[in-house]
Amino acid sequence: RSPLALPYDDRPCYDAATTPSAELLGLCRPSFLIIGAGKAGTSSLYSYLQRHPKVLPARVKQTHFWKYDYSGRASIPGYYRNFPNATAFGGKGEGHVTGEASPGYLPSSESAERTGKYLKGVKIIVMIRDPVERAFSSYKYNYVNAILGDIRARGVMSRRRKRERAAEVGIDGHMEAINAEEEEVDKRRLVTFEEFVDAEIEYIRKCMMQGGGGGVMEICFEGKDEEDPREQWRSIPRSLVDERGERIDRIFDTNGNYLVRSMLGRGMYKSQIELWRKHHREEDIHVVCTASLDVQEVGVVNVGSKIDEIAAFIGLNKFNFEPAVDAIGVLNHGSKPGYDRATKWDDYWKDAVDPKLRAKIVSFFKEFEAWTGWSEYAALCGW
Ligand SMILES: Nc1ncnc2c1ncn2[C@@H]1O[C@H](COP(=O)(O)OS(=O)(=O)O)[C@@H](OP(=O)(O)O)[C@H]1O
Repeated sequence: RSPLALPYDDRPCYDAATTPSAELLGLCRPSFLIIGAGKAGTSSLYSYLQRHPKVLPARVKQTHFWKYDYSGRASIPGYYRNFPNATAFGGKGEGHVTGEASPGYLPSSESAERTGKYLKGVKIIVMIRDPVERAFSSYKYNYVNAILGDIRARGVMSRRRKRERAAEVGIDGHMEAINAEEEEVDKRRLVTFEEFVDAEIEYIRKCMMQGGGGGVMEICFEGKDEEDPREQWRSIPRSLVDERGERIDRIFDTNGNYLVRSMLGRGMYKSQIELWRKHHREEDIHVVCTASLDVQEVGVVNVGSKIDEIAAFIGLNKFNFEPAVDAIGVLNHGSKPGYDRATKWDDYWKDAVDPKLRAKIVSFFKEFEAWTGWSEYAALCGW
């Protein structure tokens, strides 16, 4: 294990000799970016890396600056203020780095281009997870959980009913009881994973035939957040009729509609990674299989050495990550909202997707090999 050279010749902070402009003086650049994929364990990896003594934490895990907030050179100092400044770095001595993890970067060619220009030599970490598992995780997180959250916020139960329930079960159990009752919301209102999958397969097929520049995400989804997805979801019934003849309206809208629309698209990794290859050197891009960080699959020793390998790619010296992995567990598991919600390995479980549905998705991925890289990545990661 010999670490690669640190980015920016080990001078991430702008000093009098290196700063291109006065307003950047004393600000520091991230040395690594975890660019996605979303729902592939980016929060956990970010958190494990923080335990290395030479990694300085950013203000937030994800800024999404290069995708959403960049508006020319003048906006950049504000971005660097998310990271520790030269005083913080200087006090720590040489060889330190900071970084961030924004899963929205991976599908975005603008992010690839801008970071290639302003953060030349930054180390890019791409996590790829079995795209079926990734899509299902996204379904739970970006759709089911978001819907239940919306429903709770709107208050499916009346205040009076909540008070009655609280009186029945007592103060300790009352929040849990209320939550359980609200989750009893007629499940038929929710669009199933399979319905979304079928609709998306049809949509991507059509979309790819039209062609265009950029990766699959840009051709089919990016920048179309505002577009009415009804066309994509045409095959999904908007409402059902229940046994009493009453109409049940299905729920489609969530805060992150765009994420719900592209559950499979975001797992078509190859065309997205290609975007980054255009603007960054091959040796600055490191692809990590999510499964290689899964203690239950490969054991804590292997996970620890995998993270150390990633640390070496960033340019960091050797470190034993095993205690960190043990202690932190799995972040953001099972659609828990928040990037810092940890689940201990003992309580970690994975939902299995129905094998027939899985086979359908896999055969679609194989059909679009050039975009998905299915066989290459399946071999690499053991899917
Ligand atoms: N170490 C490790 N090994 C394997 N899998 C892991 C690990 N850490 C997190 N996870 C699973 O990754 C899912 C969360 O991914 P992210 O943190 O990238 O989500 S997010 O995009 O930032 O919202 C989430 O998946 P689901 O539980 O299937 O929803 C996590 O359980």
